[in-house]
Amino acid sequence: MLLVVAAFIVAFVLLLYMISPLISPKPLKLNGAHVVVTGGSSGIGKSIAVECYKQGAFITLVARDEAKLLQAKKEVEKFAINDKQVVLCISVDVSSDYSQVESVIKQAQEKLGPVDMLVNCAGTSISAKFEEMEVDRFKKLMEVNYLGSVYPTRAVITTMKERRMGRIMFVSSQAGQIGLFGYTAYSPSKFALRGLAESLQMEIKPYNIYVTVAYPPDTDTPGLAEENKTKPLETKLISETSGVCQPDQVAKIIVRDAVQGNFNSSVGPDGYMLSALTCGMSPVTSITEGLQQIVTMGLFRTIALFYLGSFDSIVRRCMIQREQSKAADKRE
Ligand SMILES: NC(=O)C1=CN([C@@H]2O[C@H](COP(=O)(O)OP(=O)(O)OC[C@H]3O[C@@H](n4cnc5c(N)ncnc54)[C@H](OP(=O)(O)O)[C@@H]3O)[C@@H](O)[C@H]2O)C=CC1
Ligand SMILES: CCCCCCCCCCCCCCCC(=O)[C@@H](N)CO
Repeated sequence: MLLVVAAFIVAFVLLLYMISPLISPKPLKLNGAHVVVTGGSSGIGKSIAVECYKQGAFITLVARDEAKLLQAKKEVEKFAINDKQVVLCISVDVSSDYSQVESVIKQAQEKLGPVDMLVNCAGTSISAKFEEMEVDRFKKLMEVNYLGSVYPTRAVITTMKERRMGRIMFVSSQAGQIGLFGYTAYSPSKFALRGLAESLQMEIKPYNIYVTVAYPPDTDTPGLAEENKTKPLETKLISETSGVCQPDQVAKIIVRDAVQGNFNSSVGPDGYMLSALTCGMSPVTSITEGLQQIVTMGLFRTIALFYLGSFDSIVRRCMIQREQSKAADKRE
């Protein structure tokens, strides 16, 4: 009986691998492709632009500050692999209103051709205790991190569907997979990208357009430096669990997964476990990934419970320390 079951499982897995070409998308060739990177003037976005430029892409950098854009253009251009490549810079606030973003994408397509890959990387983070967060920050982060990804995507989707090809990348965060102390404004804006990505992927898969959601951990960028100035100690201590990555390391992983059409893009062992654990009803782009999720779910949930226990003890310890220092201040 056991032999029969084992034979059945082997046959099933072999069948899966036989049909896997039907599931795995054909990799996108970046050489000569037009890649738009919102948030491409700094940090992860700039590193993604460099990585695509190294592979022969034409780049449009989108951000607000024109001086930063020009500086980034100079840095990206150093990595040209042929004399045809171009870096275009266009300044716009991606969260402003759809018509401005639509006109920017139209300009970019008139100059460099239809967009083959859109990287929604523009974003910002603010961390503070819920009751200490300025109320307008909740709306602001939703506008920049969520709507600031909806608008560029809306502006490219029609052409991608006409061409029956394209890649759309959303840069989320590990804080878009787990809600953390201090991120009551940031995490929801990143979790929202997951719902958008899953819904959109179901709509556009028949058009050979693939969506990728990237979940980086803390990454050593000007954005992280700015965020760390006001980050609560609890958020710092919990985020340190996944360590701090370099933007070019994160960018390499993100570009590889986007080119391959992988729905999920994670960094490091914690990121791998977190993504397998939180895969939910997300699409599978490889048999191996699907099998790994099936096999590891129970184990990773067990490990996650220990992580959650350690996060709770960090929060309790910080609260006790705060109360003790308040009491000491009162005694003085
Ligand atoms: N650094 C980290 O630890 C992590 C970051 N992330 C995410 O990665 C993305 C990039 O972060 P990071 O590289 O650290 O950030 P940086 O602050 O270094 O870069 C942010 C980029 O986005 C642009 N930008 C910000 N707001 C807008 C806007 N309203 N309209 C257009 N462009 C905008 C900035 O240019 P300008 O200000 O001129 O507009 C800049 O080019 C963000 O979405 C962030 O949430 C995810 C996980 C970890
Ligand atoms: C099996 C279960 C494994 C669980 C591992 C959990 C690890 C949690 C670490 C969370 C790190 C959050 C980083 C946010 C980065 C970010 O987006 C901001 N820096 C924005 O600038």
